[in-house]
Amino acid sequence: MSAELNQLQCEACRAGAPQVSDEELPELLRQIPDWQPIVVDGVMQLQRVYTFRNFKQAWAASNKVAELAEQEGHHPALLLEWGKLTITWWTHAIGGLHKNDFICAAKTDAVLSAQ
Ligand SMILES: C[C@H](O)[C@H](O)[C@H]1CNC2=NC(N)=NC(=O)C2=N1
Repeated sequence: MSAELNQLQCEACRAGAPQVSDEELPELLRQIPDWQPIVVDGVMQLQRVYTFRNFKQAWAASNKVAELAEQEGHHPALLLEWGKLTITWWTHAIGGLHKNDFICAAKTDAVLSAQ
C-alpha cells in the first residue's frame, strides 16, 4: 500500500505539473472522505467546512491551516466566519487538482483533529 497521504510532502508546483487523472481520483478521494470535490469556474477543487463553537476557535483553526500552508509551500482559500471555517484546496499553477491538494487536505484533517 502507498504511504498515507498525511505522511507525504508537497512537491513544488509549477505550470505543466500533472493533474490528478480520472483514474487516480477515486482512490485519492477515498483517503479524504470528509472532503467534497467541487468545480468552480471549470476548476476542480477540494472543500471541507469545519464548524466551531465561536469565532475565536474558527480563527485559531484558520491560523493552524495557514501555518501548515507555509510549511508545505501550498496555500488554500480560507473563508473564516463565526463558528465556521471553509477550506478549499486546489493548485493555481495548473488550474486543477494535483496530488499536493490531497496531501494538504489529509494534513489539514490531522492538524485540526488534534485540537
Ligand atoms: C512559488 C510558489 O511555490 C508557488 O507560487 C506556489 C505557492 N502556493 C501555491 N498554492 C496553491 N494552492 N497553488 C499553487 O499553484 C501555488 N503555487
